Amino acid sequence: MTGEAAPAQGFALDRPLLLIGCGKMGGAMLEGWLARGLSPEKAFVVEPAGAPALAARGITVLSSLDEVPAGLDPAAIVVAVKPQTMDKVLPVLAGIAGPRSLVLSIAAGKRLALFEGAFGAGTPVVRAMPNTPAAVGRGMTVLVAGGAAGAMDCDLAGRLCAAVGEIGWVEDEALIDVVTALSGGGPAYVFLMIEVLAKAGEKLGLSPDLAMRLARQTVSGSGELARLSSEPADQLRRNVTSPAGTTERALNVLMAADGLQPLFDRAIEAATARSRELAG
Ligand SMILES: NC(=O)C1=CN([C@@H]2O[C@H](COP(=O)(O)OP(=O)(O)OC[C@H]3O[C@@H](n4cnc5c(N)ncnc54)[C@H](O)[C@@H]3O)[C@@H](O)[C@H]2O)C=CC1
Ligand SMILES: O=C(O)[C@@H]1CCC=N1
Repeated sequence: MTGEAAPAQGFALDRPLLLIGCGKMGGAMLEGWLARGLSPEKAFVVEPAGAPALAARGITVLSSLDEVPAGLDPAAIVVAVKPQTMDKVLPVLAGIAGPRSLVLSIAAGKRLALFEGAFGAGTPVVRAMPNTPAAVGRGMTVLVAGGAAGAMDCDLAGRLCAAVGEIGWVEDEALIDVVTALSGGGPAYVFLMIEVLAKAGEKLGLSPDLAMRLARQTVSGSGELARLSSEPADQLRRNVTSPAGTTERALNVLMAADGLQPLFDRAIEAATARSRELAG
């Protein structure tokens, strides 16, 4: 993977940005672009559920693709609807893209070829897989470029994603299924870790509130330490683990032959397989 720590740059776009679907991921990315200087009058959002708070900030919010002004000629169309909605959206979208519009899809599973087929083979398409920590500017997004995406298209796609965290690029599109399983869904596994840690503490007598507070702060504090420390993860783990101490006993369970690694192997394989299925 390349370009892991691309600097987030501003958005002095001369043409509009069109976001299709302003849910959890699309909404988080939009906030990142606005925070980086995208001017609200350049932002067009299609969101059937409405977004009055965005409209109040001067963003054009449309409830359907049919309302997109003719001749908008967006610099980029960011497709952030569910994969299952894609078949309905793509035929209409194809008529909205301008000849120079970048198409950036964040949908799980959906292949570059699907977009190139819908928009035309010469259309610059980039696929990206972000994650929800984007909502606090700490996302991880991996991108892959289609054949017609040139340097300027990749630069714009990279900037759109770097506005909400770190980015990296892969050349092999098949790897995006694994990325989807690991970092796309990864926040859910970490939040589950908070839940199960708290539940284990509760079972041993801690109040639910205290157990949850300890679990949440432990996971977020450890994440921050992992981010800021130059030590590798296994050394950070060893730093906690006193010989013949308490942590060692827990790790004997978690690192047993039937412990966390085989469990995560199965979980990530299952999610990777689902991403391949979603290709449709
Ligand atoms: N939630 C996550 O952690 C991640 C999601 N993704 C991908 O991002 C995409 C969006 O996922 P979420 O934001 O979680 O879903 P979401 O359900 O929060 O957002 C999707 C939005 O699309 C809107 N929508 C539905 N039909 C539409 C149409 N015809 N035109 C325009 N908008 C329409 C919905 O009203 C909704 O607000 C999915 O393809 C998903 O695979 C990618 C990485 C992480
Ligand atoms: O669960 C999903 O399908 C999406 C893709 C990665 C995270 N959420």
